[in-house]
Amino acid sequence: MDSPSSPLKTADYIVVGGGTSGLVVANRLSEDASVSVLVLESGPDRTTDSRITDPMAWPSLSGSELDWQFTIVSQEGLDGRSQQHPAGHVLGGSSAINGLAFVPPSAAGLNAWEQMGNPGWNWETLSGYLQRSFNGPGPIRLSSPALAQEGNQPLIQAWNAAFSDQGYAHTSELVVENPTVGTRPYTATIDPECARRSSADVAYGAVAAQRSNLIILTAATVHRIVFDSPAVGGQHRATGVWVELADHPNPQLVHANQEVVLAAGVFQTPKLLELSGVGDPAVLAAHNIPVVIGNPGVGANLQNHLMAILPSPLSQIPETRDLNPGLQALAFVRLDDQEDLRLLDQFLSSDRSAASERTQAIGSILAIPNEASACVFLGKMPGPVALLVLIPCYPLSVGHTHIASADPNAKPNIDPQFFSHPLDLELMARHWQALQRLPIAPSLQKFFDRGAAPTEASLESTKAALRAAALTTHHACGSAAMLPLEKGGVVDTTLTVYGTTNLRVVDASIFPLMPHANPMATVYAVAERAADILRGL
Ligand SMILES: Cc1cc2nc3c(=O)[nH]c(=O)nc-3n(C[C@H](O)[C@H](O)[C@H](O)COP(=O)(O)OP(=O)(O)OC[C@H]3O[C@@H](n4cnc5c(N)ncnc54)[C@H](O)[C@@H]3O)c2cc1C
Repeated sequence: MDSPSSPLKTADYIVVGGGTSGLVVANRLSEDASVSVLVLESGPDRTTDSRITDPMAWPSLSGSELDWQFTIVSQEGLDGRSQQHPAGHVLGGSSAINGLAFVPPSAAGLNAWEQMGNPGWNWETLSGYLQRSFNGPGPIRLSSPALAQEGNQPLIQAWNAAFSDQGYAHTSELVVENPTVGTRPYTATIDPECARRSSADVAYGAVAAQRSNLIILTAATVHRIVFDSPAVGGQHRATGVWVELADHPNPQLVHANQEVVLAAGVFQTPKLLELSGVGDPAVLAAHNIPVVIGNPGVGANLQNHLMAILPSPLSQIPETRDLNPGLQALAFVRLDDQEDLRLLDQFLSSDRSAASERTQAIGSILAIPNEASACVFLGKMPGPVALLVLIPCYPLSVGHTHIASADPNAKPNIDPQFFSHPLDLELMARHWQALQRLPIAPSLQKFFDRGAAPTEASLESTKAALRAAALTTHHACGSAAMLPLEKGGVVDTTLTVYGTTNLRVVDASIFPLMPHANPMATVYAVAERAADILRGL
């Protein structure tokens, strides 16, 4: 999977980005032996690198040479803090460097995609595609590593009991339609047979690379998309891409006979569109890029989760002696006494009809009593410390990512505008207060060293603490959203970029609304469906 000495000139399908979604689509397209598929991946092939294959080594990959090392601009809502946002710069993309948590989306969360103006994009369709991606029908291998270790059982059972005492059921099912709230096992992209990471490169990429009709070029960085000129009937046709190859001094033009498929990730798919003249005319003008298709939706609609982490010292008791480091369990929760509903009324009722599709969709999801408003993870550190991690499910704040320069090698300006919607902080602060009480729940209290437990702060101090300490997750999505054009969409329901006949987007950029937790499972489901759409199935 390396750069050949003479560059390719043409392929039926050019897939830009050999990451999570790109390799799914390339694999499925190349099942048809009559078409040729070329994957252009900017990063190297490190499929056997132990930092990638060892599930516990993933934190060492952020900030490494296999990370694009993006930076989020200073966030007013986070006391002016800026933060790092990693993304995989390697074959397999972010699936090769991520935290491995595999959390299916919720039914209501996906049904909202349809309600927002995307007929046929709902739980019924996408849950089938999700099931197609793993454990048998699909090549991704999943396991529940914490459950496999006897020493973890006492804490996991106590965790489930603590939430059961609050009325939350436990399910051992992975793909659950209803209810979303409750506890479930922690599931990871770890092959149970070899205990190695199961990412898009080893699962989808390696199989596809055996086929003679597919070529994966690494160290191949696409600079921009080329369109037919003039447009026919107002529709542009993507005819190829300019790509920089490691062993060639000048960018090469590769011709696409059928389609150009963008899978460069949530920051670089909009970047490539903008560099190619597809985007907000004001953004393009600032960098002297001629407008091919004016669309202010490109790079807008950027969504991401925030998280807050509570380190909790563990008691030195027999039940904590054999705990293994790593994530142990998770729970989807709401606030006590219908507080979620009261806050929704307070913060959304006045402007509900005038609110964006996304705000209305989130309001409708959170109004369902069985839908979670936050996800809580339990993790164990190498020492006698557990981590309680809080991630509110559906942030209302929305930001943007745009090019900072016309230089294809420059990083984009990423601004998620965290806490710009006041409801986000209100909900998160109350969930954070509830999380701080978790270690003293009757079934859990013997596991935690209560001497070190923080005393509960007022709501206002809790908000201030979150502004000072909340962290970005790496769940960004939505920057080339599938929505009607007049509602800020960049692609239609066939994932075709508006104003083009054959330029598609298949990565996390197309999510109109972010999933309730970690997005990788949804990325696989969408990419599986994208491949069928491209194949006309
Ligand atoms: C550190 C980290 C931890 C995470 N943890 C989790 C987790 O535990 N669970 C979960 O569900 N999600 C997690 N995520 C998020 C999840 O991994 C991503 O949402 C998902 O993998 C994105 O898939 P994608 O196809 O959209 O993009 P990617 O997988 O990032 O693929 C984009 C690919 O395009 C390539 N590329 C970019 N620009 C170009 C160009 N110009 N030319 C050629 N190639 C290009 C990139 O190198 C990359 O390989 C995490 C992400 C990170 C970064």
